[in-house]
Amino acid sequence: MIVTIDGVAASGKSSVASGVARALQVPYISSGLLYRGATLLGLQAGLDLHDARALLVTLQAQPLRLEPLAEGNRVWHAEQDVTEQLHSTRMDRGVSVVAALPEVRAWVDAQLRALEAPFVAEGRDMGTNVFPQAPAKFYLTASPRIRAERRARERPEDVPAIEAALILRDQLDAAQSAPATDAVVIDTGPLTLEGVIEAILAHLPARVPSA
Ligand SMILES: Nc1ncnc2c1ncn2[C@@H]1O[C@H](COP(=O)(O)OP(=O)(O)O)[C@@H](O)[C@H]1O
Ligand SMILES: Nc1ccn([C@@H]2O[C@H](COP(=O)(O)OP(=O)(O)O)[C@@H](O)[C@H]2O)c(=O)n1
Repeated sequence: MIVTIDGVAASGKSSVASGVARALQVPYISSGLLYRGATLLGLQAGLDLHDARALLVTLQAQPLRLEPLAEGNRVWHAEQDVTEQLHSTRMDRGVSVVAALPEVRAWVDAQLRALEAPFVAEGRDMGTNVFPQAPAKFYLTASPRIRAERRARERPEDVPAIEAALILRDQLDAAQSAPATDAVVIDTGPLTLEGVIEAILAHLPARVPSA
């Protein structure tokens, strides 16, 4: 079984997916980390992030590997764990450029579809494009201000600056960020993190089928 949790930046996808996966005792997959990893490789190689061919050559030369651990996904580039380098405002600025490239999306989708179910997959288009057959789909929303206040706890920038950056990224990501028509949409604004996790678990069977 695959559970998909999509949503806009800082809506709570990773934290909620982690909690749901822990309750179901299955791994969770943060698809955004593969886009972030591709962006890091492009930046480190000094590439123009719009240059899909050069990015693919770099990705294929030394593939990125996503390691879905219960306590959080790790991203490896060859033998180096690059996860800690993937969450920054600079990375946020570049990743939407990379994620707009169809060739990079196809590369990420192939990595994701090679994973063995059951798992929880979070991102923007898990329930629409990558795993449309998933039997349980959720889409998280919250106002830009609420999302900025949450993210401000993790970043040095102030709330207004983070809010503006989130609104811009929402626009840049719009093409791949629509909820699936069969997704349960949850406004996480009024809910605690635990409340969102419980709301999702209430829609799921107590035990997840292995296939
Ligand atoms: N419903 C919620 N209420 C309060 N804080 C939340 C909620 N959901 C997530 N958070 C917090 O908001 C921040 C962003 O959540 P995260 O899971 O990283 O979002 P995303 O993966 O969508 O970017 C984290 O610090 C997380 O703990
Ligand atoms: N399935 C996905 C996941 C991420 N992305 C892109 O990757 C970026 C980073 O995704 P993320 O989930 O790590 O970002 P946050 O929502 O956690 O801020 C997003 O802003 C999108 O540009 C995507 O296009 N499709």
